[in-house]
Amino acid sequence: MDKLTLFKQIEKKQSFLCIGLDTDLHRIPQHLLEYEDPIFEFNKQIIDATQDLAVAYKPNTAFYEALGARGWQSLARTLDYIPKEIFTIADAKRGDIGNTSSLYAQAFFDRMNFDSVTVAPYMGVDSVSPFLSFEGKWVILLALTSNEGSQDFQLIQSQHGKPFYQHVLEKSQEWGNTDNLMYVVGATRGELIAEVRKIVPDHFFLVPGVGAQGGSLEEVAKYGMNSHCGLLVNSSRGIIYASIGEDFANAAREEAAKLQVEMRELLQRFCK
Ligand SMILES: O=C(O)c1cc(=O)[nH]c(=O)n1[C@@H]1O[C@H](COP(=O)(O)O)[C@@H](O)[C@H]1O
Repeated sequence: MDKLTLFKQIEKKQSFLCIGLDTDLHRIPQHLLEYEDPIFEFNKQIIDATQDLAVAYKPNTAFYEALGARGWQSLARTLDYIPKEIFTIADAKRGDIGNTSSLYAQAFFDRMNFDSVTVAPYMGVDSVSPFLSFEGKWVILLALTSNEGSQDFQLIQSQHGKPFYQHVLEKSQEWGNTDNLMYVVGATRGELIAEVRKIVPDHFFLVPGVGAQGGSLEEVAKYGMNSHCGLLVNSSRGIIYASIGEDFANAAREEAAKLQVEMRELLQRFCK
C-alpha cells in the first residue's frame, strides 16, 4: 500500500486506529468454539463491526503460530477478509541474517500479502534491508517499545551520550528505501515520543500501549503527531475483549468508536 492510500483512510475515517487481532482461543466467547474455525469467525465479526473506524489491523502472529498449521490458516483467512484499503500489519517481530530475513520477507509480503511486518533492529543492516527491498511494502522497526524491559537495552546511554533507541532511529535512516519505514514507539513512553519525533519528523509511528497497557492517547498525539498524522495507534485487548459474551462484536465496536471520537478531536488539534 502507498502512503497516499493510508493518508486518505485517515482523513476519510478521521481515525488513526489500528486494531490488534491478538485472538486467543482461551479468551474468545465460548459459543464460537462450535465453528470450524473459531479464530477466523471471531476476527470476521470484529472486522465487520469495526472496519469503518479502523485504518489498520494488526494480527500478532504469536497467537496464530501457537496453534500450528491451523493457526496459520486462520491468519491467512483473516488477512483475505480484511478490506483491501485497510493497512495490514504482520506483528511478527522478525530479523535474522540476510538470507533468512529474505525468506521471512517473502513469507509475509509475497506468500501472505501483508502490507507491513514488524522487525527487530538488533542484528543490524543486513537483517533489516531484505524487508526494505519489497516495493510498496512497509517495515515497522522496533525503536522504543512499550514494555518494562525496554529499559534494559533501549534506554542505555552509549559512549556518545545517546540512548540506544536514538542510534536505532539514526542508523536505520541509512538502510536503503527508508520511505517505507515506520517505527514502533510505545504509548507508555509519552515524554520520549517528542524526542523520537525530533529525530524522524516524517515517518509513521506504530504506537501500541493504549488500552490494556495504560498509555495516554492525548500525550501520544500531542508529542507524536505530524502534518500527515504520522501515527497508527494500536489497541488489542482493550477492544477485542471488551466483552466475552455473545455481544462481543458490538462491545468491540463501542470501544473502537470511543477511541475514534477522541482521535477525530486530536486530529483537529494536532495534525497541522
Ligand atoms: O510491535 C508491537 O506491536 C508491540 C510493540 C511494543 O512495544 N509493545 C506492544 O505491546 N506491541 C504489541 O502490541 C499489542 C498490544 O496489545 P494490547 O496491550 O492488548 O493493546 C501486542 O500485540 C504487542 O505484542
